[in-house]
Amino acid sequence: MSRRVVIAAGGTGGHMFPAQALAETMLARGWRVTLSTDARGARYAGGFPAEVAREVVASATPARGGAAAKAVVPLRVGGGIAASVARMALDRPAAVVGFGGYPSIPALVAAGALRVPRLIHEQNGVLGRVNRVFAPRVGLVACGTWPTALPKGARGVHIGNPVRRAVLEKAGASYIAPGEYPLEILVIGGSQGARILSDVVPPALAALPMEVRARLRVSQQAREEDVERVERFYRDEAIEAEVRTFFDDIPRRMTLAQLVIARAGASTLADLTVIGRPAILIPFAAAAEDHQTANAKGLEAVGAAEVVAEARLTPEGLAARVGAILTDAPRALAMARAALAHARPDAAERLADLVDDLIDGKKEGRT
Ligand SMILES: CC(=O)N[C@H]1[C@@H](OP(=O)(O)OP(=O)(O)OC[C@H]2O[C@@H](n3ccc(=O)[nH]c3=O)[C@H](O)[C@@H]2O)O[C@H](CO)[C@@H](O)[C@@H]1O
Repeated sequence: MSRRVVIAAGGTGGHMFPAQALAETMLARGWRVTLSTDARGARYAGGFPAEVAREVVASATPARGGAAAKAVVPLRVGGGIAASVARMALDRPAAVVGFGGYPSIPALVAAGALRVPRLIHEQNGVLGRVNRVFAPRVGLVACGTWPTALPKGARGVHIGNPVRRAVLEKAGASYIAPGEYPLEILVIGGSQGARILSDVVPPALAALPMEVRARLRVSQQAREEDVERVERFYRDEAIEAEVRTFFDDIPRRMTLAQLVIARAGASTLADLTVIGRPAILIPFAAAAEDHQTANAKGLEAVGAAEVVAEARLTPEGLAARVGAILTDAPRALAMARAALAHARPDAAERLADLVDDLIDGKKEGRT
């Protein structure tokens, strides 16, 4: 029977998308793949190939609420670990790869107990809470962003953030700089949408000079509760727009886009660079240790994006930036090229190589 890898991930889409990219790559290399996640993570697993086995573990996320709710968590986590150990004992995986998030805990602990080689991938320049605990224990941390602050005892290797196959298929797709034709704008707030983009982007686009605004075609992701008002605003302003809580065809929409306005989550930036599109980024200021600002500044530094701090975001200011890019084709093209030059399209293959190395014993992976 072919070798099996357990991919442990959960929480938001931010952990699940790179996990999906590795799953696709390991399948293509002839491995059997199991995704270990909780019920919430499973909601983001729709894009995983059907051949990936799913193992839903009890949620290890710390409970909000009273003492009773909190007291149950260790029991749930313990149960999840015991179940993981039992499954791995029956069908021993060759490796376990964690992508962060509480749902990755049971499989990583079980692998440690059974001495199955482990590896973790961290998407941001700052380790997430769960990855921080495992980093010194697993020995090797595959990093999506560089540099990444690592605790003592952990070794990091920069591989980039793996992007899904559907994104890779659009890698370097030719960019049509803004001109005298419809102007496609993609507005995305990460896997869960962002209220601030619903508040500020529509009035900013409405404030553009008429000759620009009349040609706009907007795809905007909005939170469920905001969809109707954003749709109504665009309709009243006669701006062509599609508003959805989540687009399943981001690679296609990003490829068409002349400009992307987005939050600065790690996979969003990885998609932007692999496809190669200019962006205005509005980092989520409350992200742990402000890692989205760090992510975004990396792209700004190479000339691929402009960064606007949440606190300074106004419709007028944003309109000026959008207008400047949409009326300056050479600049938009230079930004698109800079994004592409910063891409790491081979991240999933490199991560898969690390898994191979780990089990071949070429790299030290303490278990
Ligand atoms: C609020 C927050 O803390 N977010 C974190 C979360 O990001 P979050 O969960 O928002 O995810 P990312 O920005 O990393 O990835 C979002 C992914 O969803 C895709 N997409 C988006 C909208 C849509 O309609 N359809 C669609 O397919 C994007 O193209 C991208 O591939 O995890 C990331 C990785 O740890 C972090 O860098 C982020 O800071």
